[in-house]
Amino acid sequence: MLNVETRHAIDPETAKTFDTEKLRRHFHVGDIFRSGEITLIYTHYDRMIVGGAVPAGKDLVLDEVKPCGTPSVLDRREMVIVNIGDDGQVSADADYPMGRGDMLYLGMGAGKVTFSGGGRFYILSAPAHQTYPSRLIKIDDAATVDLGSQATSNERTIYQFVHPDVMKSCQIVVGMTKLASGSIWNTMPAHVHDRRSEAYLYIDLPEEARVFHMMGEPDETRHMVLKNEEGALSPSWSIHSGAGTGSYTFIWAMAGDNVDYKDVEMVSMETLR
Ligand SMILES: O=C[C@H](O)[C@@H](O)CC(=O)C(=O)O
Ligand SMILES: [Zn+2]
Repeated sequence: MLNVETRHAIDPETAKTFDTEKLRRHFHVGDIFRSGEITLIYTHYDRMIVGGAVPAGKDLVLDEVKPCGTPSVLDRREMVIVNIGDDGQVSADADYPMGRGDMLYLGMGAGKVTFSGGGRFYILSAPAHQTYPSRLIKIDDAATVDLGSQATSNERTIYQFVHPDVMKSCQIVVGMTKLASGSIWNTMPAHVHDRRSEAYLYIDLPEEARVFHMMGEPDETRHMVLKNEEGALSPSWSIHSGAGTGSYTFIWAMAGDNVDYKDVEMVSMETLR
């Protein structure tokens, strides 16, 4: 079964007026990992798709996605799949066995995508202009950046999987950030990047834990309270940062005008409101 929801792009003037319920309706990503189903959110933020597939022992096939307007989803798109569950397999242009934490890049034209096994697959996709080779990337293949410190509760390692230092993609850039034990803050100091939209998915949170995800223009911030396997859409004008009730991991993904991870505007603490 395939569920597809469309999210239109919201401008910052409108977002300012949102209460919690509206903020979540537009920016919250939840309930995408449904047993035996594929659930996609087609966003108008750089036309990024975020979603989940949980085959639960059966085969789940992703082929036509109506809002894309092509016979098959990868006809004019690239895709990144992250397994956040047990061992599973993804088949497209080849068969890819995937353990927990593995990422798979599928290039434009890789064909329909079949999910199987015990995996919980997080799906990301953006329009593509050429075919780059599909590739299974393990955490040991990722480029790493260590940031923050224990003293400021933001010690973390950024694992860049689909990133120019590791492999080529058209516009999608994806990685995973792991917080050191006792550290709770991600992406603080905060930043924005008008060239790219971003999506976050928080994982490795115990049942009772929550992340206060910060968003909004730097001088007009809002927050959403998220639990395990929930996430947030981050428009180009928004900060994307979070503080957890404990440490956690999150998967970040960007698409837009460039793939330059460092092309960000840092936000000074003075600017934050
Ligand atoms: O533009 C980059 C993305 O927001 C994230 O990679 C940031 C992040 O993982 C972090 O600072 O913890
Ligand atoms: Zn960012």
